Amino acid sequence: MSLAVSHLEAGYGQLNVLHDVSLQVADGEMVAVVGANGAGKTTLLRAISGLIRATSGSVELDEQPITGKPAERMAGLGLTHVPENRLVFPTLSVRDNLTLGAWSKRGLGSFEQILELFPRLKPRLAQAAGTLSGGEQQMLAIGRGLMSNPTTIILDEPSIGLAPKVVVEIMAVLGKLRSESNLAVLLVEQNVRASFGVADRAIVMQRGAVVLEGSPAELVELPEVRAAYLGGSAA
Ligand SMILES: Nc1ncnc2c1ncn2[C@@H]1O[C@H](COP(=O)(O)OP(=O)(O)OP(=O)(O)O)[C@@H](O)[C@H]1O
Repeated sequence: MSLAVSHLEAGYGQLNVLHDVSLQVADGEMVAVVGANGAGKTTLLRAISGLIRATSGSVELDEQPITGKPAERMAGLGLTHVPENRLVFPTLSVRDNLTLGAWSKRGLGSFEQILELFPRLKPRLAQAAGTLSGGEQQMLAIGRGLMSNPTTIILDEPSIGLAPKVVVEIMAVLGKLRSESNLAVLLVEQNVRASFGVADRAIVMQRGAVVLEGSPAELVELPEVRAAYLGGSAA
């Protein structure tokens, strides 16, 4: 089991956001997490990657406890967190952004692999990252995270604000990483059609807790999932 979250509780100051959250992601598996605004999806990813402290419960990565370890150690342990806001260094070139992703001791210079996954970045290696399109910046943010050669990647809404065609492209790459590179992928994604189309399993969060879990095909049949995420229509 690449990622195992057990009975996790976390929040901000006196505010407890996550309530007894447990989930697992196996090697070569993609799990999608959906939920209304404020359900605690971002908080879950932050607690997994050590950006905020868990107040209770545990996180294991490749059978090793990582709870309470600082965020800056996670890449070295095999966990990559691609946060919501596409944090690229805007004035640095695409090449330098990618190189920076390989700083950890796990970084094995998988430059060629990244360019193969995201061929759009190839002709833009010398371009300043801040001048890339939104989709290209998201590809770069993911590519940079992959440079540390992770076993597990957690992503926060990579599709936000992107054209449908680019979303499809990014989802396809995540699916490929899961199947061909055996990565564990935990994908927080409001775009249910896109994420359910590629995920192996899905989790619905509500008010900081996991309320539903199943295959995407099972979940889209549930009236509450349809009503909340699919505009009441079939997927
Ligand atoms: N830095 C913070 N300080 C205090 N409260 C916060 C902070 N970040 C988030 N929260 C609160 O934690 C709760 C969960 O927020 P979170 O961002 O995890 O939800 P989310 O499911 O990711 O929502 P969205 O889909 O809107 O991004 C919300 O009530 C939010 O107001």
